[in-house]
Amino acid sequence: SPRTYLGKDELLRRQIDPGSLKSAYDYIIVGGGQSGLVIANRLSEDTTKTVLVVEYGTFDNNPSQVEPSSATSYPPMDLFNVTSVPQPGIGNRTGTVYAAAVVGGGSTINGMLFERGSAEDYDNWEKLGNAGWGFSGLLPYFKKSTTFNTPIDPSVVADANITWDTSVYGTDGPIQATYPPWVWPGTKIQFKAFSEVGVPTQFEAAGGNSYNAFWVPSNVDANGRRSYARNEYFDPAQSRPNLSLLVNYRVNEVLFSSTKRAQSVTIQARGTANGASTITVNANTEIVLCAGWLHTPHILQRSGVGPKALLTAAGIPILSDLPGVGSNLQDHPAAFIQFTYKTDVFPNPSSLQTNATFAAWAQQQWTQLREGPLSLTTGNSLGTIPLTTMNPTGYQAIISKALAQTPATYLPKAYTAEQLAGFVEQRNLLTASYGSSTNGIFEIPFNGGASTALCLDKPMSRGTVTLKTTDRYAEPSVDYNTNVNPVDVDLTISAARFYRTWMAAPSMQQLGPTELTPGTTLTTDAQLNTWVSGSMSSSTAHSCCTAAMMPQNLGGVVSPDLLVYGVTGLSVGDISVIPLIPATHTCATVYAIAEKAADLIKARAASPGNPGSTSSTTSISSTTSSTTSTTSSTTSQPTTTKTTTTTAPVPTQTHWGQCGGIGWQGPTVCAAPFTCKVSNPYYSQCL
Ligand SMILES: Cc1cc2nc3c(=O)[nH]c(=O)nc-3n(C[C@H](O)[C@H](O)[C@H](O)COP(=O)(O)OP(=O)(O)OC[C@H]3O[C@@H](n4cnc5c(N)ncnc54)[C@H](O)[C@@H]3O)c2cc1C
Repeated sequence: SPRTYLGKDELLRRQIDPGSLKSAYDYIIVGGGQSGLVIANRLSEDTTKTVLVVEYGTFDNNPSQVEPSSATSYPPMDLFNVTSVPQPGIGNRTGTVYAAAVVGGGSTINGMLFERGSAEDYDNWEKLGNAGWGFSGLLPYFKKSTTFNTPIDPSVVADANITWDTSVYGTDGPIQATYPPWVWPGTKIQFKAFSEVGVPTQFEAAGGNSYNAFWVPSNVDANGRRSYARNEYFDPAQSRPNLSLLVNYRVNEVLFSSTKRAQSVTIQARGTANGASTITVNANTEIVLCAGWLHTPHILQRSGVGPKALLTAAGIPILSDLPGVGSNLQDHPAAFIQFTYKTDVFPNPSSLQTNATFAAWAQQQWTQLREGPLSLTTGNSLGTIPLTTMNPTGYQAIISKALAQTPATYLPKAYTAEQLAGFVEQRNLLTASYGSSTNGIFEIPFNGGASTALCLDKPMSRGTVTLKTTDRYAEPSVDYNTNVNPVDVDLTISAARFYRTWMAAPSMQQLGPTELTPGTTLTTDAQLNTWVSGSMSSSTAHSCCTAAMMPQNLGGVVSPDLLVYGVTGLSVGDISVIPLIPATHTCATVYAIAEKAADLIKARAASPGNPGSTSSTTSISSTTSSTTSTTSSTTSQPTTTKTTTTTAPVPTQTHWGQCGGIGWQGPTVCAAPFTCKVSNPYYSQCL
């Protein structure tokens, strides 16, 4: 296994001293985040090529950062400190902006929910003029980046009926994915309830079927530790003499030759006065921007590649008038819906807080065996529900409403005719997805709990990232425009009503679900509209699409070969290039994009006379969607009900069921020398 977890001293030795920077490298990668480290690894496989990565953040060497519990704690030191502008669509509230500032980027701090979008989502990218970027074009890169490992606890797998198809995963990809050895019992009831309201369970979602209900692995290794870009892509490559990583430095601008070829970057130490004391480093072959959705467009704008009016106002000479730079911002805004269970099963996610004995047992399981509830990251089960299922009688009206809108009404005022045309193409694809039974519109993450965030997977609203004209080095202005398009509100109301339907499913009644918010008295569209406005947040940390891969005459920024329009020698390899946000958590998709980007960069360098060539012209072409089969599976319900325990010896092994009986984990039989002792009517222990 290439996996390594290096000590602090070792890490410090590996960041190069700015004084030892060479004057030129073949490739300069801007941003040593998730995508940047993938591309750095692949490009430096060729020992004749020199690669420099410049990263604003530094190493997070806190041991807890690779533990599953880090999935829900995002250390402020690993994030940029940015807040959105007030959002009129959600009561003028501002929103947290999630942009990583650490070696490994988002992969170092994210929730480790390792999911892919549906085939239709990626096929839509291809339909937007990007040949080779449909699901069949990306699947080899999903596989190349990932290895699926058989879960370590077969009893959990069997009891919860977790299913997977190894053929859609790679066998020697760097990122390790598996199912942790724990499922909260209530999760099985929730899967069953989904099936009762028309949402079957997929056998495997990662092959293009990530709609309806399904299991999602975590990106963890066999020991339950975070598997991410730094330890899987950078650490194994760090000793290559041709690969250099400079941390705690910010790239300010890309500088161009008189023929508009990207030649060098200016960098400066983090924490020094903006724009002062810069160092210039040259690139012989190509500069690859991987600074993420927030800073890739910001760097482009600072470098003279962006909307003409904005650059003129900031006094920046225009190299390429690309209005799409910083536009097309999309995320998955989320509304928090709250229920409680009157007769919850035990244990449930709250038990860790409400039952000290259970919490102690969970801690002991994790510390001694790396098993139990603390092996969970953010969770492993999702409902990603088609609109046709959520709102079978109303979805057509929502589609008609979207198609009848004058596009400019709800888009940022600066949109040009090209951008409007590009949005219309996106809207055609989005509304087709709204009417599709094989594509999700709303995500309902579930994990045995009663409350959740309803995440809008296919928003119509579009936001912006804009350089501050008075201080180009200040953090850019972020405007998500959340829910500015009323279609997004209609979709959220559909999701809230569907959640109520799910909670009313027959199987769910054993839990006694009771609605807290929006509250049963809020039923009309107007009432629920008010709830949406007060409850929704702008981001689930999936921001993207701000340097979109689309034809230039549709407002695009990069071509399908990821080269920036209007200049040469400059490409983008991160999440910014996505044209339409897929209905998925974005980490696995970013690995696939970066792996593909590396192949494209290598191929053009190997093509004589064509290093970092001018981006090719693209046009819209329709493609055939790949189809994948759907397999349903049903789950049985656990028979436990809520109980509390006050005293219990530290268990060696716990079964959710009485001695000799059939419980949640199967027959309760203890391995010698232990014997089965009943601690309470619902679970037993081998002591
Ligand atoms: C808190 C959080 C939770 C998430 N949870 C999940 C999840 O559970 N599942 C999932 O699938 N996805 C999740 N995501 C999303 C996923 O991690 C991101 O989409 C992905 O990591 C983005 O990769 P990237 O390479 O585009 O950008 P990043 O990984 O953000 O990399 C950009 C890098 O560029 C650096 N940089 C920026 N500006 C400059 C500059 N001027 N000079 C030099 N360096 C610069 C930054 O420091 C950063 O390291 C989460 C993201 C976050 C932030």
